[in-house]
Amino acid sequence: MALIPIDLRTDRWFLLGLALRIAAIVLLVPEVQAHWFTPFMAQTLAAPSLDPWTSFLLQDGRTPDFFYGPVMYLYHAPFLLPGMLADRLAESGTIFTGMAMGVSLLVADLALLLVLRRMNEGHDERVLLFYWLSPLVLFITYWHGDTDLVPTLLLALSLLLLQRNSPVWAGVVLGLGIGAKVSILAVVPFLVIFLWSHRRHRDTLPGFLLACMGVALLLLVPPLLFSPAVQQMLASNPRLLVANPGMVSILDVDIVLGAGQKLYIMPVVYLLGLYGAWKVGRMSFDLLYTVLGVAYLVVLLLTPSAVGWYLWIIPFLVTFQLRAGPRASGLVMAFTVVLIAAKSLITAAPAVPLLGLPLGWLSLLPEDMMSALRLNSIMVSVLMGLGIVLALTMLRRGLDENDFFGLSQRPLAIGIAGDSGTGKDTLALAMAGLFGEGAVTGISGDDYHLFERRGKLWQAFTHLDPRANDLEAFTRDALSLLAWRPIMCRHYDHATGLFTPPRRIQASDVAMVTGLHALYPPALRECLDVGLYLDMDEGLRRFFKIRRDVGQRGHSLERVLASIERRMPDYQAFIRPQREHADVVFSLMPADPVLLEDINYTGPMPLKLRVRMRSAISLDRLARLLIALCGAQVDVTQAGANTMAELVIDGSDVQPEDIHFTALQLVPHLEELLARHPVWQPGMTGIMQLIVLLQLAELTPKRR
Ligand SMILES: Nc1ncnc2c1ncn2[C@@H]1O[C@H](COP(=O)(O)OP(=O)(O)OP(=O)(O)O)[C@@H](O)[C@H]1O
Ligand SMILES: O=C(CO)[C@H](O)[C@H](O)COP(=O)(O)O
Repeated sequence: MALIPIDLRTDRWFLLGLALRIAAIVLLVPEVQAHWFTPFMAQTLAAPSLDPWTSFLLQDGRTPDFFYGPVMYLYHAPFLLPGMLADRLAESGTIFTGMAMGVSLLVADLALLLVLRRMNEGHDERVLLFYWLSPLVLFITYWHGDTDLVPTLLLALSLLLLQRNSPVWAGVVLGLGIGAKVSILAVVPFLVIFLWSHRRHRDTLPGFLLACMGVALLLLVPPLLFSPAVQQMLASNPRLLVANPGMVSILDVDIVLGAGQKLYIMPVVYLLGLYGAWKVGRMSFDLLYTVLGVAYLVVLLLTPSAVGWYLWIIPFLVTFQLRAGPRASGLVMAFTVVLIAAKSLITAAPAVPLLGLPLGWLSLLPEDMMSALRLNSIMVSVLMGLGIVLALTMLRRGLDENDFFGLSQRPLAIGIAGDSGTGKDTLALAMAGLFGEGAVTGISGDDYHLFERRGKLWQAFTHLDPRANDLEAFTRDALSLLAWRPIMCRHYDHATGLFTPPRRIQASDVAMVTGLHALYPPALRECLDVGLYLDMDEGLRRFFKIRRDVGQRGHSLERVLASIERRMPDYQAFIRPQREHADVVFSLMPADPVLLEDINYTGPMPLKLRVRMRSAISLDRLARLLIALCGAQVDVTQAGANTMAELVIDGSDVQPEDIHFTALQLVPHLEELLARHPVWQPGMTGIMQLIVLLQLAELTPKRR
């Protein structure tokens, strides 16, 4: 019980599922285990060897039919050994060994439940209903006796690790999964496509793939090269690599082409599935799960009678039901009922030794051969129909909800306008820290000034005058980046006051357009997903600007002060009016204005933030969470007929991890936006990061 979380130990649904499992383990002896699994394991464990397959062949004289990898053997062995010992002591045949096998599966079952809870956080109760009480899991594992829970667990754990930014461990675990059952290999090309098409994950691909294939080869090559029995097993029936107990193979479905040639359907369908995944391009984890679920479902529908394989789709069916609502659950339930009925017709019922019932005691097929065939065909047809509907529903939903921000069509565009020294670059850098450096391309209005510092025309214009900037090129370049086209752009070097030679800049997931005039050209602001205007308290702006321009850019105090005064009319004429075009206006204010009086003050500057928002759907929730989770003080003013909604936020000691946690509660589909290791800023900058993400989530889907 120590492994089971406290909330589960008292949950009635969990206890019900556990009771059903324990009863099944005690009462039932499934055919798959009694005939294939347990005898092989028990016989080879009794005389341990590095090559149990050959040891079985030598002892029994039969080619072994344990066509799983060594991981499956090593996983079950520690459970079976005490069972075998108990049987020997009690002289009870294989009763306890069989039960030990059940316990071994129960542990994998519990582990899979915990993994699914982690994969679907916030849905604990429904994960219990959809997984732990799933009749399909109970039927396949405890009635039919299949052991596919072990590779399914490793597959789900690998996906969870991938989701949690541990690609190398995800690879190792998937390698173990392949080492348990080779057919898990089928997901690898899908995962490669997923990681490659998602720029955010692309750099994890080599680590993941190397780890996965390294572990898989390490586990599978020795038996293939050095085990005579494995070689004999495969030589007599190479299809075993893709078969399961009962010798069902994915090559069983074919079309006869004539002249002795056959077209195997499954490889064709599989390649089409890979092509489809490639065409979808950037996938969210949600869509990845849908694609994997549908791919496996199609394999199952086109393969007769592989009962255990249906376990592979369970994790994906659980996520589907969690996301898609009651109708989806109804569809999954109908599919489950028909599947169990169809498989019960053609597979032997488990023995119930305590009641004296032998294997196959329950036969649902009519005695008459023709009627039996007809009934079976009807069930298979209904199952196929329901399966197709289920696959199509999963795909439609997955594709509809994929790529919430439309990133596969166009990069996200964030515009940041505001006067000099209001914090445009600071905010742009903070946002790049969230998206990840490689995911962001920034263009800065400063690079589009028409003249270098010593240019004579600066006597006629200030930098704030649109005529002193090439706003056409600024707009053109922004639009190019939004069409995924690279640009050639020079850079204005603030240290020298000179332009650098033009450099090639590649488009990326997020285009960050910052500058004095980022919301000035209509064509530019119309293509933005979110437009921000920074409107700092004037005393604070002067303080920051003087500190930066004198301290970092090497200007004299007199020059900076003179420039601030000279620019005022142009600020009023060209910069401030852009506020009207912004979705969000941020105004940083000093929390302690006295600090501004000392121009030489270099210590921390506690800040307050006023935020005005055009779209304020989550205004109250945002305020509540900032108070509750970040410990900030927040005043809210709802939007009026002609005024924007407003928040005033105070709290300089707001911590980055609290803001991150708040973002997880507030911003839908956050994982599609953030870097694998996003950097949140403390204090008001962190709150600005959060609000920009929230606005993106509210505005982007509407604007696309
Ligand atoms: N959110 C913030 N928190 C703390 N300090 C800030 C913040 N924003 C700006 N500052 C201060 O103001 C200074 C100016 O900021 P920044 O360089 O980002 O402004 P800018 O709008 O990009 O200016 P310019 O248009 O002149 O390049 C920074 O050096 C920093 O000291
Ligand atoms: O205001 C600016 C940006 O917002 C200008 O880019 C800046 O002032 C350039 O001039 P200089 O290098 O002479 O300071």
